[in-house]
Amino acid sequence: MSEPIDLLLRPTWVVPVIPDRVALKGHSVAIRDGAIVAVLPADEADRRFTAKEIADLPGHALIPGLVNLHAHASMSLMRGIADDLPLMQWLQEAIWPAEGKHVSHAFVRDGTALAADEMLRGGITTCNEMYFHPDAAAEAFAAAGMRATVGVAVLEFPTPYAANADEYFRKGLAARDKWQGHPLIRFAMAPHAPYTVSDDSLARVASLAAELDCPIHMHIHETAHEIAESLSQHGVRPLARLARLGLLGPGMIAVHAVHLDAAEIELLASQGCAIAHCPSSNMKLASGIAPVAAMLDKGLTVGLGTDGAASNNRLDLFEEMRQAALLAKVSTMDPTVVPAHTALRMATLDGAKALGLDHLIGSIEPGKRADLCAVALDTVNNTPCFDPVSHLVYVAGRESVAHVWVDGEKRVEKGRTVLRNSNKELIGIATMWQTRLEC
Ligand SMILES: CSC[C@H]1O[C@@H](n2cnc3c(O)ncnc32)[C@H](O)[C@@H]1O
Ligand SMILES: [Zn+2]
Repeated sequence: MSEPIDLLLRPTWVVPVIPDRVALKGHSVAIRDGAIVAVLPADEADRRFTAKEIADLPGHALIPGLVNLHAHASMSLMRGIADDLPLMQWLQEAIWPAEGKHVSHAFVRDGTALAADEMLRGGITTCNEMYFHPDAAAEAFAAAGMRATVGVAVLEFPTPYAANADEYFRKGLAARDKWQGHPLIRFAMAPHAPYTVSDDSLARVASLAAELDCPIHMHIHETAHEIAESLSQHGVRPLARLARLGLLGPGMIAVHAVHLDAAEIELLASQGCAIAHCPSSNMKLASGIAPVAAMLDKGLTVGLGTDGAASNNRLDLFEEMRQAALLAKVSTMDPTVVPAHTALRMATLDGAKALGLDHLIGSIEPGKRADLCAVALDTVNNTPCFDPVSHLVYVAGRESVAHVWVDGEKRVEKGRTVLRNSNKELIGIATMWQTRLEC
């Protein structure tokens, strides 16, 4: 008797990520109720299962959906407003004034919808998000059918969203309560950075994260200026201050972590922290180069993030995989560091681990949710293909993403998102916001 399933995917290669360094040729993936039931040779699958739907994917590599470990999705509405500046000038002279004028629930909902569309089309199925109006971001991610961990943003300074830290906590936690139990949406604590959050608020973040059992998502050691300022204001480097306040631990996702000495890498590793490496943002803002090879050497979990579209300016994890691999090599003068399979693992399983979601996503294994991405490698540029993982990282861009599923539901078909009404509608919304920002 054959077993009923919802969907059988028959790609040329399955790149499961677990086991590591494997590309299974001529295998199928069976999916029922949004979960992966089996990964097995295609002929066995044909005998064992009766599928409601079969997708033949010749020339495609099936990979886990990509995990964007650091984003500010709705900043897509500010893409290109301030290029070619260092971080603090970019924030203080361009971004914070624009946010102070324009950011609202509608801005975040529309901007996140725009970003979710770009991310899904690029194979990203999960986003670790940090921005104002987390309720609006959750609304847009859920409507797009995308998985997200949305941050309870905490800053000390007033914005149109919140007047003070208390109000950031109150509004963020209310959003978390509202979305509890949603299959795709989770919450994290998201204190912005050591230089914008007080000791009292940071201690409150640590205790809430422990109580709610959620990650802490924070920009840490992004620039040399941040370290110098902390030394002059607090007498210690930011990480030492965070350690003293109880923020370091397995739930900590340290974004950027560009300026670390050897002892700090050891400290982060010994505390089980994870890193969100954002190579394009670090290069564009000239923040520096994160010591990724040394981090991996010490066993740190390092995922990949795009950061926002106002500093990257793309939400493209294929680009970040390639940049992460190249930057690690040139900064160490060692071409063996961050090989292609490591870059792919960083963009999938390691991001999932950092979010505490690796029991659900990050690899193609029975029991995990079916967050999957089919990449067409049957193009001229990708032929011949001796190793699909090499092409995924070094050749194929996000334009090669053909189909994407989240929780077993098709979200992208032949390169187009299926839930969005039309590109025209999204372009209309983005153009309306451009007119407002130009005023
Ligand atoms: C708490 S809402 C997020 C806040 O962060 C700002 N932001 C965007 N990118 C960066 C970055 O690379 N470093 C520091 N801060 C960043 C964003 O504009 C919001 O104000
Ligand atoms: Zn950021």
